[in-house]
Amino acid sequence: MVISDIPFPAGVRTHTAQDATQQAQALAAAVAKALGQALEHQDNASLLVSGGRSPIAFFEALSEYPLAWTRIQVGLVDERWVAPDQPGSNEALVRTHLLRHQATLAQFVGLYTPASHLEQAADQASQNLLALKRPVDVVVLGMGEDGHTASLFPGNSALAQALAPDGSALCLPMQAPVAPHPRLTLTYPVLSAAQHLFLAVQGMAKLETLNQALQLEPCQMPIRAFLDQPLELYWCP
Ligand SMILES: O=C1O[C@H](COP(=O)(O)O)[C@@H](O)[C@H](O)[C@H]1O
Repeated sequence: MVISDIPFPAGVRTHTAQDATQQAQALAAAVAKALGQALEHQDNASLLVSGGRSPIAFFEALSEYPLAWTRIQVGLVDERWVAPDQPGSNEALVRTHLLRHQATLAQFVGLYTPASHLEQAADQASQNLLALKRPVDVVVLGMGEDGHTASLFPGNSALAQALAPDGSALCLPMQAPVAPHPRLTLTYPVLSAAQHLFLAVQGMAKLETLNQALQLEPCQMPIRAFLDQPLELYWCP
């Protein structure tokens, strides 16, 4: 399969890189441009990024751009409900690899709070998110091979609420099917309202996932919900 064989809807623009390093650089350039343009006509701009393993090179490339970082809010599309000093924390990933160099000056709006249960943590995260400029200027999604994006996992009982286009919740609790940690995820209405929506994926298996998602419903592969709107898709083998 090659990316040009996939019948993406017209709003999906594909950008193919040779490898992960080039992909990270191209994505960082595009995100920096979008943030810079937003700051030309706004006091502040907001950026939400994904966790996982793949975004590290992108974070490090973006952190070197000479943006007006004091006017940029950085947050997460999802989080494992673990303290930032624990393995698996997306907040720790962002603090280590993105909030450095000039980007140290950005305001971080995180999702983790030490609540007594996950639902309470999601409510508290929703409160924290009220500080975020919305609609969010730039959202960078990732995707798992099962078609999950953010922590919108297929088969989860809270998924329908999180994907509802008219839902009012900003952040909801979610359970990952296999991973040990409970999750917090931003909802479809918050993520899809972004002024600039990017999706970064790597590898043939994830290309197959995207192809498959086009034939399925969002509740089966949540990434499907984001493929009918303007989306910049960055892919590398
Ligand atoms: O669990 C997660 O996985 C996805 C994909 O991560 P990747 O390292 O395979 O790209 C990520 O987008 C999501 O934010 C994260 O929590």
